[in-house]
Amino acid sequence: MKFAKMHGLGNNYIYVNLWDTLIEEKEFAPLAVAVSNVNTGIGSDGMITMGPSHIADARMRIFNEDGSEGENCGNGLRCVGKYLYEKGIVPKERLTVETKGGLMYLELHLNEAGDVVEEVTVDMGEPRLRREQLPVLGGAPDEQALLQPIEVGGEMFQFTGVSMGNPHAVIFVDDATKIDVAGIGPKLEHHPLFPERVNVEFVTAKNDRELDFRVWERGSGITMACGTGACAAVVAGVLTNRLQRGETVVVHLLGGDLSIRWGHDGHVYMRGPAAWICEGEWLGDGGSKRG
Ligand SMILES: N[C@H](CCC[C@H](N)C(=O)O)C(=O)O
Repeated sequence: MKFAKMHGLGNNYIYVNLWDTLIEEKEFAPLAVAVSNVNTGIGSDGMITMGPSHIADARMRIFNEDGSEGENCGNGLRCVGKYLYEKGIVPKERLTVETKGGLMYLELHLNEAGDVVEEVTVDMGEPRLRREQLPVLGGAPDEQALLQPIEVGGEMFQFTGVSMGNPHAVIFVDDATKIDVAGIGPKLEHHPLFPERVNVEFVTAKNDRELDFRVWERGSGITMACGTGACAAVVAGVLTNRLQRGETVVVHLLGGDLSIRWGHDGHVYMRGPAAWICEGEWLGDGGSKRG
């Protein structure tokens, strides 16, 4: 099976082109686990499939390192846009991608020659804020989880629940760059308040235009960046009066910066880079399929 490895600010995935490759859907999850393994596979934060859609230019699905499927992937969408344009599959500067979390609208920003996608802006749609939309327990299902208390390992935190199609628990802390993400993250990911687990973001508002950001991702653990998480963090920042609706916010992730704006139209816009790492052939179980 041919694959491409790409990253958005270091959040890297193995990209599989389903126009070229016939794989049964039941294979996606185990394949994601296999290719993600850095010792016996290729090594990545997960796997992303790209293929035909009845309602959009393409359909994207994202599988975490543990084989679980996420409903959306911001860094992945930017790489998908770059892949589809530069491979000539969807030679358009504006395109739509169907995800489990909804229809995403991409705008590609090209180099002078018009043959390389340097950055991508994605309209990530409206955030979903009702508990039942994450899902998260601990209060009225049709209300927001706004600064909701949660106890983890004897410590109390407050999270704000935001879904970008996938669930996020955003926690504002004094210094996100110093938080024990590996210690606290998994306990929150698997906390009983989150029936489908959760992505966990630790965020510090440096001012009303900049966030420091660290993430523990559902199904993948610490990653260098999380696009949907950055969107969730800005929405939570506005909801908790740390940020202004309609203003562009720079989110400083481990892997670099994303520009995020929760527009007055209700949609969240994300702008950032996408990059190739390599292309190759997956030989599967020890290469017995060689030749
Ligand atoms: N890294 C991705 C999010 C993956 C989400 C996945 N971990 C989930 O289970 O929701 C991003 O750039 O948005």
